[in-house]
Amino acid sequence: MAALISARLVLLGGESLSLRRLLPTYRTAWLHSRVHSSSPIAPQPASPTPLSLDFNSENETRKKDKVNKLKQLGSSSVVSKSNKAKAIGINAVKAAGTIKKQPIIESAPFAAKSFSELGLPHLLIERLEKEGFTVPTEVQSAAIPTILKNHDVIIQSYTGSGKTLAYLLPILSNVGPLRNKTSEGNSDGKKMGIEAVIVAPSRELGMQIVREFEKILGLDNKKAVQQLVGGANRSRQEEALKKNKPAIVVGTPGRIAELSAAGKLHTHGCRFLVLDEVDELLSFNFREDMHRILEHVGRKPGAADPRGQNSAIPRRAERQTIMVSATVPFSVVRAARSWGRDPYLVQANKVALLETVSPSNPVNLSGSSSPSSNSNSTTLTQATVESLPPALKHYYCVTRLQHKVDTLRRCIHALDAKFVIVFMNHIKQLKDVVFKLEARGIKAAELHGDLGKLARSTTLKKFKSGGEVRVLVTNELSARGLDVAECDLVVNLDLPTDSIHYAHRAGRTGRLGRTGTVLSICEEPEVFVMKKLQKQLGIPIVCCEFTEGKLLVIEEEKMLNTVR
Ligand SMILES: Nc1ncnc2c1ncn2[C@@H]1O[C@H](COP(=O)(O)OP(=O)(O)OP(=O)(O)O)[C@@H](O)[C@H]1O
Repeated sequence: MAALISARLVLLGGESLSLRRLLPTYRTAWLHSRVHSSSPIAPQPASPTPLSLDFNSENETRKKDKVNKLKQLGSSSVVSKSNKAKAIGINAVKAAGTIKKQPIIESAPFAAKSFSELGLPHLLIERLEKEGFTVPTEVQSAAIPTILKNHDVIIQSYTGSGKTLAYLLPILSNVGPLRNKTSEGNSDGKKMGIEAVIVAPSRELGMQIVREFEKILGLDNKKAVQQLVGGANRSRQEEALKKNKPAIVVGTPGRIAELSAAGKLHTHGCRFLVLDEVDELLSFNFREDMHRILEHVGRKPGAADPRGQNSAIPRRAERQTIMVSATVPFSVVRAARSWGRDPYLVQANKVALLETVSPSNPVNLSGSSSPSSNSNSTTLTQATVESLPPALKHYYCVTRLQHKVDTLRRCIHALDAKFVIVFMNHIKQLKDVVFKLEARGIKAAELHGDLGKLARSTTLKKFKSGGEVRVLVTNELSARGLDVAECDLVVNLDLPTDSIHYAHRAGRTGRLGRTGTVLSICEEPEVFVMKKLQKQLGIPIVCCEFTEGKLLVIEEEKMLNTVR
């Protein structure tokens, strides 16, 4: 226990960037060395103007429309989240007002009322309407026009804010059967070879992205996208590639790199490379596969390096690179600068040239010329800033190890939670918790990497459909990207190793403006970890206990307050 606590002390002791260097799964030295070698001589882009991006700056009008727009989204919980978003939007308006002082911040249509305002092709708009997508989210409003202008981007916005459609829609505008007919390519959309490669760190996330593409493409066109995830039958994937000639492939780094190395996947002519959960993909675990992907996708054989054949700098690809995550450590910013062509940082209500982002010079959201003069300024050195949905409620509860499952049971009943995701760190103990919950009459199931692919997808299906599985007990496998809209409670039965892991776990609830609760169940000596997380994430995490079927907040001076 002492060792565990001291390990956490070290892990939580610094800012996120240095923190991640300490973790074996986040060692990015290979990446840094590549980046350092190129950045000093990378061409300095000219400061863009709103006109250069062709963004219109009608933010003031749009701000008024925003309340209506949010009403269209339907639920009262969405409105409450979006009220917060509205406040942020007002800041953006102020920023736009002082844009001359600070040209790095772009004015963008942050509150588009419909997808058609964003320059998407007619066929795509029709499909979106059929699937019930009428109003873009803030990050979609900012990202779609930027990507359509051919800029490389990092898309950073909180979990569940719709980042997948933010890159999927501009890709489908240019690639495949729904694209703008003036875009490059043949009219059947299938003869151009692979035009977009989307990489995700897990099989589950890869499959989820494929389903999102299929949903928008519709039944008739769904063969335009092909999944290439690990764990699935490789020869079947190869056959499908040959037979269907998809325009888009979505997969895990290992399988994409494997097929590419075997000459079964030709991506040299590719126009888009998306790294979804980019900070995870650039971790030590994936370094070899990612190296191959970054070197090959969009690199036409024999294409000359514009900076000269003898340059020591790796050649830049012709592709457009899109990097996505709720958490963006500075290592990712450096990587994007190195690989990207004048890349932009796109957030829910701001678009800035990445050149202007540095760990020591924070991006100043207010538009003031002096970052230090503004309390709203933020910096990407804190990778978890603005990574969590504002509507989430965070609690922690102190108990003994042997009472953790009982506390979990009482929490589920107190909140009457219907879709619960419980995170643990060790698979063996995870099975034990499932057993204990079942023994207490709560339907539970385990989900982790040791299960076969069939068991994994069956469990996930049972959980998503509701009824059969109420509590999904899982590990880090499910922390990234898993989208179960109804998930109303996330529980950390073991504490996450750092604020980045906390953010991704917590983000499984409160998706797209819904309400959600996150409870961390810890032992007394771990309370300092909760305080540290609170500080790093910039959110209140309230101490609570469960008594007589209610969640009771414990005030500093041990006063008890009923909140439910
Ligand atoms: N404009 C929209 N209108 C309605 N629903 C949307 C819209 N955009 C996205 N969604 C839905 O919102 C949910 C969350 O989106 P998505 O998974 O892309 O979030 P995310 O920001 O990528 O989250 P994470 O960081 O956890 O991966 C999905 O079910 C998606 O279909």
